[in-house]
Amino acid sequence: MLKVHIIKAFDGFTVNAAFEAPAGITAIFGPSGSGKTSVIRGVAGLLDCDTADVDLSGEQLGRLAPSKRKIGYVFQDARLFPHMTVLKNLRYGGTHDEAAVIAVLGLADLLDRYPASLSGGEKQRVALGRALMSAPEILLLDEPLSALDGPRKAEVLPYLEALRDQTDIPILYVSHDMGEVTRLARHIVVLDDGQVVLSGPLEDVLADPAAVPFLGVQDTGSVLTGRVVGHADDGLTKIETGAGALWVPGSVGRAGGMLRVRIPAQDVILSTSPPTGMSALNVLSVTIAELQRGVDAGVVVALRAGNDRLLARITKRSCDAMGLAEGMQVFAILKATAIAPDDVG
Ligand SMILES: Nc1ncnc2c1ncn2[C@@H]1O[C@H](COP(=O)(O)OP(=O)(O)OP(=O)(O)O)[C@@H](O)[C@H]1O
Repeated sequence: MLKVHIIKAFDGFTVNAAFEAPAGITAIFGPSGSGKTSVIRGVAGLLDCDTADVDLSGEQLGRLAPSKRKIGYVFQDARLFPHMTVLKNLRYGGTHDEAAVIAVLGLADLLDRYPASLSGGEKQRVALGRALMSAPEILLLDEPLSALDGPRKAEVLPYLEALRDQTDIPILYVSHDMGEVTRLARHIVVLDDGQVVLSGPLEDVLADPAAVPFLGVQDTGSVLTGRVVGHADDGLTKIETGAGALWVPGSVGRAGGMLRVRIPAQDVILSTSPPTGMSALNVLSVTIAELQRGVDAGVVVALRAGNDRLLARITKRSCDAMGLAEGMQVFAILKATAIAPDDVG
């Protein structure tokens, strides 16, 4: 377990952030200027902090010089040495687990190449490999995909998933892309104005209506986990979740495997009776757990189906017209096409 408390007073802005991160990926999420980079620079020892408690399983790293902390750091841009081949770049950090790192990041065919001949996605994979070969005890990834376009991002994401599944160290992953966070992270720390406003397991934080003001309407949505039942010929994948069967676009996952699906709250429609004659493929029977009226025209409705939780965002007008109340049984309707490919993984 990694326990962090960073305090840094800049002129006019103070970061005061305390959180815990278990093994696996913890997303550090928040709007621009909320202090995400300052926090991870503090963890790395690259920011001269007022307080920098960095406790890794009882060992206090905050007092060590940056070079002694055994931390791997990957930035938005790969920062490779242009005059060195990929292999030399990788070995610059060390040679820890070289064969396994090359395999997990798919670097075998790139070893003799120079950075100038690599795509943006390939450069980031090399940067990740270099960080891993230094045998880090903590990995810090500062928006490693943000400089890549959509297709390059999609190319690197599976490597990050493989890396996540094959390492057992805490990985702090700075991002402001909720699709990316859902695909990769199991925990999330949400920063706002230099402070931690939410933290915990991703499913819990995202399903909490109290998170809406911090995540924003666009990023409000819950995560369902389900088993892949199969892939239909018409390009859809069926997933069995605790809340019921869900069709998502594309041929994703393998039959029998587990997938997580982010369901944006604003794409969920509620109905008090079972819908008929309708194009939407996904209809889940749910119970209203909580209604939270916002300051604007919206109401966030927290829904439960067994152990699964969903959020819907509807207008106050609809909420009143339908007479929605806590404890009511309703139907949550979702178009399969409302689920973006990045939201499934
Ligand atoms: N060296 C510095 N001197 C003064 N202020 C700074 C310094 N570094 C960061 N800040 C301020 O601290 C705040 C947080 O910056 P930080 O880069 O940590 O945010 P962020 O959440 O990572 O933002 P982004 O998503 O845009 O990268 C900003 O207001 C920034 O201007």
